[in-house]
Amino acid sequence: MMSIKEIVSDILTSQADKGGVKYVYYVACGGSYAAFYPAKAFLEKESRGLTVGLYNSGEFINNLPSALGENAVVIVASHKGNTPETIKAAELARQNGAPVIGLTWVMDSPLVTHCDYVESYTFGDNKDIAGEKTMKALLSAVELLQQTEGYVHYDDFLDGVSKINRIVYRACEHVEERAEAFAQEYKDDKVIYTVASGASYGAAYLQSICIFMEMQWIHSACIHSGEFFHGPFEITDANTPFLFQLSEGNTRPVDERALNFLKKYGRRIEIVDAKELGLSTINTTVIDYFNHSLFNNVYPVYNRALAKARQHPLTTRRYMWKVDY
Ligand SMILES: O=P(O)(O)OC[C@H]1O[C@](O)(CO)[C@@H](O)[C@@H]1O
Repeated sequence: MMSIKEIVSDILTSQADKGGVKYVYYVACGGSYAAFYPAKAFLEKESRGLTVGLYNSGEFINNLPSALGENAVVIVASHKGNTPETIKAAELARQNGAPVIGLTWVMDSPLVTHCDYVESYTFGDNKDIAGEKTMKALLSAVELLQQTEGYVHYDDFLDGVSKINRIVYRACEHVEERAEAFAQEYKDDKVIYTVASGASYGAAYLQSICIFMEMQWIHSACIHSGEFFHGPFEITDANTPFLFQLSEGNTRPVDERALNFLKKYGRRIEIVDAKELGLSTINTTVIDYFNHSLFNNVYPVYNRALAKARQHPLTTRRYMWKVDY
């Protein structure tokens, strides 16, 4: 299997005499969509010449970007490789002349037949965090930048990749006790909001839609901490629970402003703080992009405890994969 670095190099070579790569589109659903958030945030912030888009697959196939063509690269992700709208997205991207990279766990799925390049990733207990879906997607963004216009913090980024596994597993151990307390405190709540900002917003979004709503049937919404004062803060009271994701990096002040308000007027706030969980050993030049992997792998410690306390296994579904939709 080619590395992401080799895939990007191959694509840039093949598209060179067609005008090169100018657009990067990340397309997926649910947890896979959320996993693309750091890659999108990275290119938005770091690139001068590449235009990036992040799309839900259903939206993408019904409203294709006008620039979709041979100057675009499309990266799709589907864990099982059988989400119909993501398969269709890969098919349409290819028909429009864009090289397609597919990230998937199931290497012989329907999705892979519509991809030019297929990349698997690590998954499950004891996985290497540096090889997980989010990191592979992020690497595609980093390599696209490095191999087109150059990325001044490339070495810092690779250094971060080499550190993230150890940071995550230490953090998981660190939160074990408080995850149990969280589960006891919130097991009977009907709603839990998540709050976040920056490149790791997708981790809080995933926690809301794929865990609290999908896997625990708890009402939830993911609130951007910068948007908190523009509507959501009106529901703040002593009873409403918030899972607050406090990132390390450029958008931390945005989180802190919302958190300061919540501490004053709210009471039931579970703070997951990347700084306290040891992310700061990664260079400040690139730290923003590693928050997602930290949060997204620490939350399962909370989620397992919550599922146990509620006697609602994380695998329970009412509709998903059971009825037509
Ligand atoms: O296309 P994928 O990644 O297999 O996703 C399938 C499902 O898995 C989830 O990401 C999590 O269960 C859902 O949101 C989604 O519908």
